[in-house]
Amino acid sequence: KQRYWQAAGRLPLPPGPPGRWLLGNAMPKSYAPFQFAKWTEQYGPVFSLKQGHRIFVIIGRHQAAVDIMEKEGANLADRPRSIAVQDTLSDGLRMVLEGSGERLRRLRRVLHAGLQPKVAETYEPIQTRHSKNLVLDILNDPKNHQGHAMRYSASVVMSFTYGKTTPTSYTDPEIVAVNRSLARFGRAIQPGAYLVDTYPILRFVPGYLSQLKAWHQEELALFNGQLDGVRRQMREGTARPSFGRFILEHQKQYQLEDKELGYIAGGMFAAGSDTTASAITFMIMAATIHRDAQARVQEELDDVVGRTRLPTFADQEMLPQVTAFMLESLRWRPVSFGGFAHRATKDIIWNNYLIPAGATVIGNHWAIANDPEVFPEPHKFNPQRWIDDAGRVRGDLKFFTFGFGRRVCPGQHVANRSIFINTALILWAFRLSENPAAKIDTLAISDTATIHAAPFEICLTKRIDENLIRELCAPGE
Ligand code: HEM
Repeated sequence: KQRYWQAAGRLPLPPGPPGRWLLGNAMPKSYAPFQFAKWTEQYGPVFSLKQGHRIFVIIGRHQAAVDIMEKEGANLADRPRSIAVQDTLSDGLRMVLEGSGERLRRLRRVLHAGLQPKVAETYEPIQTRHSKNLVLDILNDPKNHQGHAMRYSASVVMSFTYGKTTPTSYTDPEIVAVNRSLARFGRAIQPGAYLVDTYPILRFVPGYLSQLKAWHQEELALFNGQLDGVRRQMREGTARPSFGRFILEHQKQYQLEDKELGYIAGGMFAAGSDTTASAITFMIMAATIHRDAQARVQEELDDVVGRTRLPTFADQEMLPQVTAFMLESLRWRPVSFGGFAHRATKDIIWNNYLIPAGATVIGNHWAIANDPEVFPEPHKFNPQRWIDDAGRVRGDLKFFTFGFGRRVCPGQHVANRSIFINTALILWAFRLSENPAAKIDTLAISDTATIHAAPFEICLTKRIDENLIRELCAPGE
């Protein structure tokens, strides 16, 4: 406290657009990350906004993100408090909104254990199987390629979370139910959706929160029901390796309460399905538009893999161009467009500005991805920026696709594997191109936390004999 007042007396907040007296700044009504990127150009790498007594600090440049989000990570592990979504709709159980403290550490520990590289590796056969399936789906019905990517992602999450073996469709009743609960979450989390987060006293108004409470009960039953399936299989000795099985087997070791288990596993779908599908679709879009960059990947695939067998995870070391293509896709259209809000738990001083304890701090992925100092000609899709002089993937360059510091995405090793194998398989099988009569607007995206491309068309030329594709991608191969 002392330090805050002392520092606050001396140091100003980062600069920012002028606000109205008392009310402060109006937040952009739509596509906030675009507007924030403009303010970064105008006010510098770190700017601030005020709303009532709340302070927002937005980071829009790579070095500032390293200095603040990474180096001060211990003081930014917290999330802004959410009465509507976290306390009520989720009964405090949603990990992504959990504040810093002992419980977060416990949850992060178990997620790390269940999703770290060595464990993520064990999910590779699941990803390969569903990726082959995706190739066949695209071959049979290229028009619906975005739907196929969603189905791939849903199937993979359901397999590694609950050990499910059959493909998952968006019309499956449990997926309909999960998506319903996700949509409620997505709406409720919109700033301003629930006045109670601005006026906490409203929580005592009878009935005010009853709808959210009812939805929580529904969600809880759904998530618990799904995990019960794994419990049953464990009793019967038929459970496959899965994240659900992992947390059940290690419940004691990681001191997990019964009521936490369902949400830990249930959160996987929310965090891992939409995001992965979006990343795959932007990779497909990037290839469709950038024929030369795509050709470079295919040359490498021809050299290293040839045209008579499918690429595999074991080839990745030898396929730097595939990796560079995927890294550039993730930078070019960052899936988590505006980044997730963190909260400062201590004063942070940066370049003689004060980021006070209590401020909401956001790393704007879109602006950071377009930092011209780190990514020259940032609007250009150029996978070669990720390749060093020896032709290897650069170890010194990083984009924060998966967020920052202590809240960095624990699913990144699983996600990266999904994007790698799909980039390799799809570009191995097909040459993608744009239909000149249906030009793609690559910035037509949804205004959501995880962005999605508006529907777009792809033209497909088979690089490999169709019969061979079908044979190699057949189930059971
Ligand atoms: C391309 C795919 C993905 C992207 C771009 C992505 C991105 C992110 C980002 C930006 C965050 C917030 C980081 C921050 O607060 O700074 C996050 C959190 C999280 N992600 Fe991912 N993610 C992806 C896939 C996955 C997958 C496959 C899983 C699960 C297997 C997963 C599980 C989580 C969880 C549980 C959190 C919450 C962590 C916390 O709040 O401490 N994500 N992810």
